Amino acid sequence: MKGVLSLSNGQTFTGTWKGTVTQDVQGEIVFFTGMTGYEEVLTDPSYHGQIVVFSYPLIGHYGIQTDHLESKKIQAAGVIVAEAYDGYVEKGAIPLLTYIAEQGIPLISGVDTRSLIQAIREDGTMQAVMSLEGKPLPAWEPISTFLVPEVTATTVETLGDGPVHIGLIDFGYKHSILQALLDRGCKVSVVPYTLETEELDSLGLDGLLFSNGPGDPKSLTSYLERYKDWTERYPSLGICLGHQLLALAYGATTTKLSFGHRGANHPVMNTKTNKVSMSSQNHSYVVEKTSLASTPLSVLYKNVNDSSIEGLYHPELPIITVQFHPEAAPGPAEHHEVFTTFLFPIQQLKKVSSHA
Ligand SMILES: NC(=O)CC[C@H](N)C(=O)O
Repeated sequence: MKGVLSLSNGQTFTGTWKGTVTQDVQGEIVFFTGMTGYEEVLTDPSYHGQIVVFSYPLIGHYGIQTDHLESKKIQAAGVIVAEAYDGYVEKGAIPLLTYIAEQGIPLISGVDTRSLIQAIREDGTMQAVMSLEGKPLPAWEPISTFLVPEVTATTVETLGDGPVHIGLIDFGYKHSILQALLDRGCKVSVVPYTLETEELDSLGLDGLLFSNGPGDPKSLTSYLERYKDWTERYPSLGICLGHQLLALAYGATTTKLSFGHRGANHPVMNTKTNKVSMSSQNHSYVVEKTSLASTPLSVLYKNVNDSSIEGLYHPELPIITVQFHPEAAPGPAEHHEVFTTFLFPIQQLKKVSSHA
């Protein structure tokens, strides 16, 4: 079966339709530039509802290992690749095409992903529809940017039994962020983002990690006052959407990049040490530099390619935030310092040694 990808700028791309579903899929189209990491990308809740294009030409060559997944299912709405590998994968791995078929997610392979990505770079992230060839194009529906309710936990769940108890505020957290805390000897309570302050305070937490998540940070404006109050009383780390939310809570503004940063080799500079390191990224929105003047926050990391803000700190309170992904899944593990910086004051206070 032939599949067609139609962009809202009028361009179309054809390929072979794979998967068991035949109905159209509509979503925002984004591209990921890492050479590996498709298992993590497809299951990362921050990609919820998006059509993901992989720039690396062959996808699926090591199958899907269930211990590489960032959530329980594929979160992307659809997948576009130049070539989907359909051969042998090692024992225990699920072939990519079996996995997408099982989950009811369509994939179009054989697409000229180089010109597709050029189109996205020129016209920016836009809406797209994946459909079977010959089907009339559905009407363009406005895409919701308030997606967190579709991926968050609804009850508090506690894991691990370490001496430091962290609340993972769940906007659609990646499993590897939870794992990074467990690996450092933390007990972790995954907390719905809607939790009332009294309930949060009753958990006996030592610190908070505001997670990654899908959609526009401004869709959560009604919670910002609550989150600011929490960060004034608990040492806090914000990752990606969590970073954007804490910046907004302290009075900064956010804006949307033309086509976002999604890949595993985005260089960022620590403004305190001038050290440049490679980071894993997946975001469309950024904190506006000029808006920081009216906040108490200072820049901790900046992007070496486009100078956008990659991290913030509060000079008086133990609050740090990063736009990139220190859990690095997928990506280079060069930012463990972020977890160390967050946990160190808490561990000192509790007189426990660092496991990092
Ligand atoms: N990975 C994330 O948390 C993404 C944050 C936000 N949805 C963005 O696209 O900018």
